[in-house]
Amino acid sequence: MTWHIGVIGGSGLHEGLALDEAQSIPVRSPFGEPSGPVTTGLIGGVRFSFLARHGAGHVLPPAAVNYRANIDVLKRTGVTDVVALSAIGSLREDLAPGGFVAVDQFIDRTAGRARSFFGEGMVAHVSLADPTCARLSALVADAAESAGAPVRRGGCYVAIDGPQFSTRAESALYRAWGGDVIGMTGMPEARLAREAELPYALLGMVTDYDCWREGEAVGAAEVFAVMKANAALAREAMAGLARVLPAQRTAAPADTALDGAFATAPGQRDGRLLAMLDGVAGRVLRKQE
Ligand SMILES: CSC[C@H]1O[C@H](OP(=O)(O)O)[C@H](O)[C@@H]1O
Ligand SMILES: Nc1ncnc2[nH]cnc12
Repeated sequence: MTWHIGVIGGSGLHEGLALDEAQSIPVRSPFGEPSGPVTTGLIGGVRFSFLARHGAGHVLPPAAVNYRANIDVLKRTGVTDVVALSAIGSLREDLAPGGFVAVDQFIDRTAGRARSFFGEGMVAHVSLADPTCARLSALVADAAESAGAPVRRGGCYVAIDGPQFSTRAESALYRAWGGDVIGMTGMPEARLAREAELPYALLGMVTDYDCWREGEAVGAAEVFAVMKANAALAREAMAGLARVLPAQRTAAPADTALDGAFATAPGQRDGRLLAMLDGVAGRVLRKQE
């Protein structure tokens, strides 16, 4: 199997990647409007498809991003693995702005965002114990290191709704919970990638120390300035990823996340929802026909 890497670019990374033979493809989703068109092309012969998470010109706040449509269109584009690039705040002294973190755990504090492709008439439960793909995360970390970035392998990401940054009391609480970094978009993105059987890695770029340090408080201007300085490094990391990927893609645990996950009896399933799931759950649904 060949690799096809889907890259979701966050704050400061909306201009996309340097892709050979780039083509913009408007992919439609039954889950609504994605953040924008998918741009597909090649890096070093490997196929990459890019989607700007907040839309061109950063028009969508974190809570208004249609995470389901974004994951669904990447799946329909034929993506095999998803790399999320995000600005993150640091909850730890040793994770300094300018560094990268390959996140491996999440605490989800978001509410009111559509967090599953499944629902009434088609109930499914996937495992989220290990929400990121260890293989993909290691490759992404290798690539970021080869681009010259300091990289922390592993870290717990606290996802908040925003759009405001946290209070000092919240920031202290997240540290006490074991959070290492904080952001507004990693969830439900990671959950949905798992439901769509897409291995997911989140490469976070530390832009600030949030507000837990005395006398310091993060502001958007600071985040954007650090992201601007680091955007080239993130793009270089994706070029590096094309170089470190093994020639052939072997199976990853997330590829079969839906095996045994459906609870609703075949005769009780909602036909309309089933039709919408042809992209994300097509592999399993076709087997059951
Ligand atoms: C402008 S700071 C807050 C904003 O930046 C991050 O976005 P993304 O994860 O898409 O890079 C953070 O999660 C917030 O949405
Ligand atoms: N401190 C912070 N809190 C939430 N999201 C962020 N994105 C970048 N820095 C952040």
